[in-house]
Amino acid sequence: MMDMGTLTGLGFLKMHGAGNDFVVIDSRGRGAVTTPALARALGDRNRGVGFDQLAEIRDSGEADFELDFWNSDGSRAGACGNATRCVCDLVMRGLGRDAVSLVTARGRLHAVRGADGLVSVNMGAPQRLWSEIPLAEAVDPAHLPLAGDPAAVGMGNPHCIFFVPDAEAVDLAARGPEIEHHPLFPQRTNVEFASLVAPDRLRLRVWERGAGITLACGSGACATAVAAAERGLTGRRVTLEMDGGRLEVDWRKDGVWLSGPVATVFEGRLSPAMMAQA
Ligand SMILES: N[C@H](CCC[C@H](N)C(=O)O)C(=O)O
Repeated sequence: MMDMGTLTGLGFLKMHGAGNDFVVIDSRGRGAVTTPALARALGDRNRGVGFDQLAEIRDSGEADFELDFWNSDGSRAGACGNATRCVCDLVMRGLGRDAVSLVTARGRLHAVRGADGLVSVNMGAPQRLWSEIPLAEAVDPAHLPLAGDPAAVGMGNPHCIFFVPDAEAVDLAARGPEIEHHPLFPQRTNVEFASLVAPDRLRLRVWERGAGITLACGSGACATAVAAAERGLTGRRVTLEMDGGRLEVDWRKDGVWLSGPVATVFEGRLSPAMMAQA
């Protein structure tokens, strides 16, 4: 029989939204525990648990909870739409409610559970100023001076969106890191390749800053929908077909709403040896 006595460490949940996967640590009622070193160690898919982002829940004085995001390379992310939806599902179930508010680096956000079971979050207004995104210099974010005429949009984190005839044909593993580290992006960037399927539908593949290729990306879906609507390619309500499933974006007056599925996969405990890497 396994010696469970050695596994007395920190509890966590594994969740995903359309295959964008997360470790969730609930630090309400105690101090935050995540460090860059712990995020890197846990994010290792061979030696740790593995995730695209780690989300840590904290107590909040002004909303139902606060949420911090970490990438698997140990860096911080200012926004993560899918982890926000997953954690809101968790907190709504815990509180027996269908609506919650939270505070992220972006500010106060609101989320609701729809009749269809999907969880939607208002990700706020898109950031369109070069200095907010941020870009390294004062160029037009709608048409960056890069080959392929990409657009930059901030959703609390930076995104660089390319519209291409066929997203499937893009060598994402090569183009992603090249753009992520381009000097135009002082804080690096998430990278999107989108192709138009219909006026309300885009095929989208994403290279995430600090995490690499992911099966879906909520803030990337929002940023892509904003860029597509601004270029007149789509309306303001769009379905994004990602590798791991479909996300819906509705750019309303009060902000960019992101909807999609959420799933809880398992709960576990970190061993003391793993925690010692924090
Ligand atoms: N998967 C996340 C985005 C993570 C963004 C992160 N890679 C960054 O450094 O900004 C989402 O659903 O929005």
